[in-house]
Amino acid sequence: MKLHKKDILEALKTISVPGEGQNMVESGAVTNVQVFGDEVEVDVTIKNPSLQARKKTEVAILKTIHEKVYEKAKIKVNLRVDAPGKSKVNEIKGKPIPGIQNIIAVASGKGGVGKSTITANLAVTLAKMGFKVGLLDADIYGPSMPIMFDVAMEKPLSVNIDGRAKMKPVENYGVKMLSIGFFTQPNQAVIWRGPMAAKALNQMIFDAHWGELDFLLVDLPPGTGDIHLSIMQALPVTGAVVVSTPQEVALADARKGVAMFQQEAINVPVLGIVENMAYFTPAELPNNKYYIFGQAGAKNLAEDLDVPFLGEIPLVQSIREAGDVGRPAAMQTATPVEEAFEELTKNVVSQLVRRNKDLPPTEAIKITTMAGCDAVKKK
Ligand SMILES: Nc1ncnc2c1ncn2[C@@H]1O[C@H](COP(=O)(O)OP(=O)(O)OP(=O)(O)O)[C@@H](O)[C@H]1O
Repeated sequence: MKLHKKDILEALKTISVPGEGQNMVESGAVTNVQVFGDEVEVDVTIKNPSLQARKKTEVAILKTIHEKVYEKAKIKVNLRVDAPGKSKVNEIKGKPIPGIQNIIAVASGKGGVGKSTITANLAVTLAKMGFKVGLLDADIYGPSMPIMFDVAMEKPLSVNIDGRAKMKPVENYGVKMLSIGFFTQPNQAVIWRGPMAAKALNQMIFDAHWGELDFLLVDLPPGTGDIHLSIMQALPVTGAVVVSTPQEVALADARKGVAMFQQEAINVPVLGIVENMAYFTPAELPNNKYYIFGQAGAKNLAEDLDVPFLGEIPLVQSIREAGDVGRPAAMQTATPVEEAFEELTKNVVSQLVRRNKDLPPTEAIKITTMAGCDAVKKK
């Protein structure tokens, strides 16, 4: 079947780019259409840099041509983002930190869903892949990283950098770490509120000698409160990862977490949602899966919100035990748990690479190793 360019353009006149009122032909978003027999190539440039807008635009073009022109047309969409260079006037954003390439905030709406466990395992997996990794435990209400990394008894040392005293992060398993937990007594209730907490966090960010990092992971407190805003004010967060269990109450809060990052004034790209405690597998019945908290809830939420699904981590006794003894479970070798965390980490890096390609840079990702990363290999 031979297709005609004018029919394609007529069809595309019936749809618009998300957030842009006029149809995509008249608005100038469609910059070129080429037709060869039943093959169509559409060049389109959009202003909205979000992954969601890209995906929606692409899907709308495919669907419209298939429905209105020819259902078997072979379509290629070349999508370019031409986002305004300047950030919005009222957008809250910190300054880049020299030497730190990418900052990933890990959040959850609800407490206890395993956000810190996921962060710790992401950190060690990235380090195992050869990346330079830092971890900022900003969970001021329940800092658990010092225990999870078996460094609870350590204190950050002071080092002199260019005549200024700076805090040297504590290091274990190839991950540099600072935590509010280092500055409080183990049994002391942490009643850091507003400015006090923000000040402490600022010190851990700017009065610390992180050195060169490919990734700084930030373990946020649960919820969507002041501390989140303070972090977003202080740091140019490259992207956010939201952790949830498949349970209804957790999902409702995860939805709020995603909405917080997507608010206009915050506008931090959501790299995706992780489903933790996706199912339980007892050691003696490795092929059995029990969906204790419900099945695929976080996966469905990701689809619903049009954000990437990053992967599922099972509820496994060894993950809890590994956290308690201070050696994250992903440090194991050749186990399904290690594999699950590797898969998750690769997806996070893929989404980050995509985000850095598609959106105006905070700072371009600098890959120092390619170990096991499909998205990175493709580059
Ligand atoms: N996949 C898992 N399998 C088994 N246990 C898990 C898993 N994920 C987390 N846990 C356990 O669940 C408990 C809560 O996890 P964690 O402290 O990571 O949650 P959190 O969301 O960071 O909590 P909060 O931020 O409210 O302190 C911990 O005891 C942890 O070891």
